Amino acid sequence: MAPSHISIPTKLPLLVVSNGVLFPGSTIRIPVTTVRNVNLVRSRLTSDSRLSSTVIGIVTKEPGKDGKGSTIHEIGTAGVVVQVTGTSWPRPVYTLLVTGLCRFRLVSIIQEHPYLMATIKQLEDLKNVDGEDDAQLAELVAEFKETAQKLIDMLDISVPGVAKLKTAVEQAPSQQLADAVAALIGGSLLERLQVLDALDVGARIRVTLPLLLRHIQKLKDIQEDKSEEKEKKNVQMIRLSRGGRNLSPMLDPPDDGDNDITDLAERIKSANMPEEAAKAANKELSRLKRMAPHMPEYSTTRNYLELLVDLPWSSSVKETCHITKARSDLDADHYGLEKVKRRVLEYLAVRQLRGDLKGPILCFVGPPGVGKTSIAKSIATTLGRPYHRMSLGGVSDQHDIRGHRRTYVGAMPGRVIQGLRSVKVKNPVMLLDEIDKLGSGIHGDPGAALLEVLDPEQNSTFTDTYLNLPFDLSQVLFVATANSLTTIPTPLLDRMEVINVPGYTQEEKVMIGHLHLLPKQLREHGLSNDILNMPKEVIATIIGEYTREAGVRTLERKIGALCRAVAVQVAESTSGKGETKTPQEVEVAEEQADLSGDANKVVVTAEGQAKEQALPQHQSTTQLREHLELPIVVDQKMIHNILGPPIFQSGLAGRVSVPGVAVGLAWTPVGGEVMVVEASRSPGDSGLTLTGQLGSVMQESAKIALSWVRQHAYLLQLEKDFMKDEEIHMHFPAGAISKDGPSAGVTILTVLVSLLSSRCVRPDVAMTGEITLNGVVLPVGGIKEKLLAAHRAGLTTVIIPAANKKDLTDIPNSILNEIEVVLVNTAGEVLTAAFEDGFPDIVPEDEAVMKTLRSKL
Ligand SMILES: Nc1ncnc2c1ncn2[C@@H]1O[C@H](COP(=O)(O)OP(=O)(O)OP(=O)(O)O)[C@@H](O)[C@H]1O
Repeated sequence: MAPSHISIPTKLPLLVVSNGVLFPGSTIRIPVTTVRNVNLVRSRLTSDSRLSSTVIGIVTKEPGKDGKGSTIHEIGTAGVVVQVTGTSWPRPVYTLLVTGLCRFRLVSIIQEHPYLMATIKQLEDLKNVDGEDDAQLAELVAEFKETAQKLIDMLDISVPGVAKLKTAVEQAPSQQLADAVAALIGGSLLERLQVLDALDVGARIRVTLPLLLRHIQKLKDIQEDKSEEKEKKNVQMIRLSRGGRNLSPMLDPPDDGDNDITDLAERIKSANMPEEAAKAANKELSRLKRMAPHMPEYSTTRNYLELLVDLPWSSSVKETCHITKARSDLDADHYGLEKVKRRVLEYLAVRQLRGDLKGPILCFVGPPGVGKTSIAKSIATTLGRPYHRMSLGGVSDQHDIRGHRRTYVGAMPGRVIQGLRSVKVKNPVMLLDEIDKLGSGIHGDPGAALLEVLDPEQNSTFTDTYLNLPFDLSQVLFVATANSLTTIPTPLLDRMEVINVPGYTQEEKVMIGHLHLLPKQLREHGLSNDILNMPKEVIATIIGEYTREAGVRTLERKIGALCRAVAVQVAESTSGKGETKTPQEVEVAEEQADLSGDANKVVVTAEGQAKEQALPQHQSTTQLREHLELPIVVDQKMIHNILGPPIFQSGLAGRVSVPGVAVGLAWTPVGGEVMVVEASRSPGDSGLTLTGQLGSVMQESAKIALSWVRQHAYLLQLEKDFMKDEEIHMHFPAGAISKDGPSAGVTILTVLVSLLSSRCVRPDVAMTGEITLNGVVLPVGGIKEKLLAAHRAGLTTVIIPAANKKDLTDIPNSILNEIEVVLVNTAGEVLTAAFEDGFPDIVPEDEAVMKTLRSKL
């Protein structure tokens, strides 16, 4: 019994196929590659599990009438998706198995994005259409079946497609007969569309019959061909035709899958690969040809081939390196950093003269926000090479660098190869950002993999595990950045030339803010100098009260916050005081701004926040002046209103005014820090206790300092038997952060002496230096950062080891003019400088120590 009439929805999402036709009653595989089609699969098929969502319209893209462009054929087939297979990497590629239900006519397209939707008119019923035929039709059907039988007799029935054709001819109702046969024997796109367009059953059979006859003729020709070899080839071709769909591939145009393969073959030819790679690509391509598109291996092989053809095997950009241009580019983007710029220019000049890339890899080391990344970018711009940033922070798997074996599920090439694929040239500037944050886990050491990438001797044949072919990396200019050298593996460090990028002084920050950050933020917020004026003193206040950093990143954020607030003020004044727009209004404003091509943009969102959107250009400054007093000058009050109360109070006021407290200077990967070290004494017998997550070197420094104090108790005029029934507790602030290193030696000593002698340390003094048992002060690292930190904190005297005198050449005069640097050789000299009246008895003792030491040298 025939089922009752079923209707398909009147609005259908459309899947556009470029070279195929789905006939009602037949099932085909459709590769989905275009963006709209992928969107359709994602939103209708992979995220929605309702049955109705699996009914889609399959329409064919055909060449435009005038031979230009393409149009969508107006008759399509509604189909139900019975299977979705595919992968989403490296780009989403799905394959759908779709069964045709009935024809429809497109009425109108109602949606273009994210995928096409159309209202349609159903042209056939879905019921079983085996009804009464008139006599003429019956005759036609009989003739058609007879011809089809002839074709079947000429073919090998063991081929599944032929068996399918036989079943269709014997069992399909007359209304479906032509569709079933047309689907199986193929034909050109035009011919297949003609069958689709034939709505009347008789007409459909009449259109299909010539195709059938032509097919038979072609087969006869093949069979008559006496050449044995050719015959063999033909038989083979018939057998190979996938699923029996294309029973004579010589006649049929390639379907979508084949199109894909032809396209890949073209791309392999034009990719200009080295011989070895081309060979591998062709081998993979022939494997792909033999695979059915629904096999999981099909998509992995295809992805691999896509990678091969996408890689820049031989495309490179011409380098433009003129030292004068390089100098002006670096100067234009960066204030100060003279030493760094000089070193970069030297490097570029040497490269230009030598004409090759075999040089050390530059590694910029310094605290965050000092412009390391931005210098690397400038190098790329100067050289006219594309720039690619590879963030290595947290990478702990060597496969991230070297790629996974292709046999793994979800295998990918490593980051280097992925980077080259995205920049599309083989000679980019590749920034290895945060190379000091490379981890090492159970999946091998990524540092070791990087060695291979960076070594000029090996990298011309770098073999990514996924790619499994050598790729020449010798043209890539690698530049690295790091916050600290201590965690960079030594072999890696060996291959790099380290350039220190120290923190900025207050003055430098003010100038960077004034010359670079403010103009950048104004631009980004659609403002200008005529609208917003931020004097240098204001920038200095922001630096002093809202930032504690070696770089300028927080400063940039704070300037950005002020610009945003001004943008709101401007936008409010032009759209009515205090008026905010609804999201719809914002959208309309955005659209209008888009239409008028406005570049300057400021819009207030419904929440009253300024968005970098539309400040219509016609709102010239003159017009704005009608509503506002311009320029808006940022002052202290405005800063406090917008940024809130000051976060940092300058100086260490009051903290150093009790005995047992001194200010030390520490170096951290994020710049120098001042550290107020405190100690207290209480009854007890546990000796010296240290807290603040200290490493063993620091613990030992404390013991050394205590021993020295014990030895010199008499000269220091300390009580006899001090610490007999009492214990000392010393604490280093920021207890959550672990600290280590010997440079706190002199601070610990000063704190102990201050506590035990009950004398206060001078409140304007900070210090750093390692101390030995004999009281000799040894040099330490990070002097520039430490002095900058002391200057930031408003301290005016800094005690440093005399052996660090050489480091003072790096310190800007502006700092040296404001800070008195005391160079010390011995513990006594430290104490003399740190306490108001010093310890006069200790100094002769010190001299004796120095004398003995000198005589031993
Ligand atoms: N000397 C300078 N002149 C002009 N702008 C600077 C200067 N130094 C830093 N900047 C600006 O400061 C911002 C932060 O710089 P960048 O991102 O290069 O810092 P970084 O040192 O790479 O930090 P991280 O270690 O966190 O990656 C950028 O906008 C940059 O342009």
